[in-house]
Amino acid sequence: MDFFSTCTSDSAISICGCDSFSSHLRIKPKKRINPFQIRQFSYSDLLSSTHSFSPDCFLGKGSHGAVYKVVLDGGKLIAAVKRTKFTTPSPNFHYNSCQFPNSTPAENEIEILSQLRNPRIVNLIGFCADSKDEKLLVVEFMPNGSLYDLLHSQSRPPGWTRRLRFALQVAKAVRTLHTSNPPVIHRDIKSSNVLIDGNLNARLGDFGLALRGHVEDVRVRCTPPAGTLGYLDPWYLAPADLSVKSDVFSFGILLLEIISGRNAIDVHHSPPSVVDWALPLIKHGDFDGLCDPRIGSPADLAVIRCMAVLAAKCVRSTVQKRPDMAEVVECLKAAKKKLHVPPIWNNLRRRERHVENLQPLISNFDEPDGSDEPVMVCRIGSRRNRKISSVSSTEYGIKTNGRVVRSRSMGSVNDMKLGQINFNVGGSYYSSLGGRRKHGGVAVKIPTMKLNKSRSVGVSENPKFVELNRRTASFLPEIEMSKLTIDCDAKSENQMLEKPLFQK
Ligand SMILES: Nc1ncnc2c1ncn2[C@@H]1O[C@H](COP(=O)(O)OP(=O)(O)OP(=O)(O)O)[C@@H](O)[C@H]1O
Repeated sequence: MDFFSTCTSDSAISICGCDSFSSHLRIKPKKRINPFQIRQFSYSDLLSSTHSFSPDCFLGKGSHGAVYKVVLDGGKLIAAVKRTKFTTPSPNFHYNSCQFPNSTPAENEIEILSQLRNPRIVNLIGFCADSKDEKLLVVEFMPNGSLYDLLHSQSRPPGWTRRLRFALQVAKAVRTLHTSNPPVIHRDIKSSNVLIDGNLNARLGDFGLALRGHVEDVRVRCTPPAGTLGYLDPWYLAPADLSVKSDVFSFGILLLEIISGRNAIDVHHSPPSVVDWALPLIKHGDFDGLCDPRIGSPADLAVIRCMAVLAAKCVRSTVQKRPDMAEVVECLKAAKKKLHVPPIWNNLRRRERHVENLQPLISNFDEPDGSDEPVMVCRIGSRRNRKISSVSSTEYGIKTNGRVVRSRSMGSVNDMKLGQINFNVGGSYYSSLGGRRKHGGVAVKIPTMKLNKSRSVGVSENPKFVELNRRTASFLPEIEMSKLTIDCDAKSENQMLEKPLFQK
């Protein structure tokens, strides 16, 4: 079904606004519920307003097409046009992210966004249906680039206040999607899909892979897995595996990226996967070593502990044990409060840490979700002892002509070369380096990918990839995340910080 042929701007309006409904029933609505209109633009208008899609208006390029800045309505409306060309899929790979076989990401995005309006997302303004060889989406213009650009730019990395604010804003956006009826699962949460608006607020964009519906709905159950490697939940192997918790996994990866400034997958580091690298640090309580070395840790390390443990919970292998986005939001709010603790308290905590650095302390704390198995936690690491695995700033991205180029962390399935790939069989994720690994005495041999820009991909349409994912998943053991805790409330925080001191 072609969205453009079946859904005109009028029908889109009728879905979104309450006007037509209320006038039909002759009932005066008590309150207008954010009426908004999806506009239909003519191709000639968009062409002239972008000077024939000139390089001056070019904003960026994604896996589905290019994005241009456009000035419309005589200068009153500044927007971004996403231009998606019709392409013939390769015989090995069918990009089939959407509910219907003929539906493209652009059509899918219109279908989803025409029923959503939220200040935390990049909202749809309209579309253009009169171009034969491409589809054009007009969305809100985000003048401050993407979160990816901000995090990985070498000039001025954002500080902790902004990082935490961005994380909370994205979490709120995802919570809104998950709590809408029917729920929307974004399926492509990553830093390059988080855009920064004119007020320096983070907005979630790119709904090309999103799915709207309950997990038991036919359309959801028939849609093959898709996403971006590095952020994609490795337990999402078949359509039936999809749940809102897949988004929670991707959010966990994003959170680790926000804390550490490291790419989701960076082949210049060992281990390349941010999860592989971060989880041991979190387990050993080395929250200092986790922080982006360009900005160091915040005055109160409890903020990082809160964020890091939350991220670890989000990437848990037991899908049901991952928090939902409402819990994530609450935890990040608690972390934000800690960031704004009056300086006197921060000073006290700093002194407390100083004592700890002299004599590293081990503390026990309880797992909040039932397991009361005592955990040995090496508490707060010294900054001087920061792990070598901390990423040096020169390795975040390649700077060319003043523009930060996204690090080429991994390949799309289009670039997949069958050879060897190494999925991490010991954790809740996989990495994309070739080779063999042993797990339980069994060598796992999996194909290699040619590494390329981090791009959204349809995954399980490739039969080889489906098979590969299945075989790998059968080796994936339950990650030992039960020893981690989200300690956001002041009580447990005090227990973590103070109990060992008093025990001495
Ligand atoms: N609404 C917007 N306002 C301003 N710039 C935008 C907007 N949307 C996208 N861009 C820019 O265009 C680039 C490409 O965006 P697009 O969503 O097509 O791809 P992507 O998210 O980078 O990659 P992928 O398609 O693999 O998800 C973004 O990185 C961003 O810099």
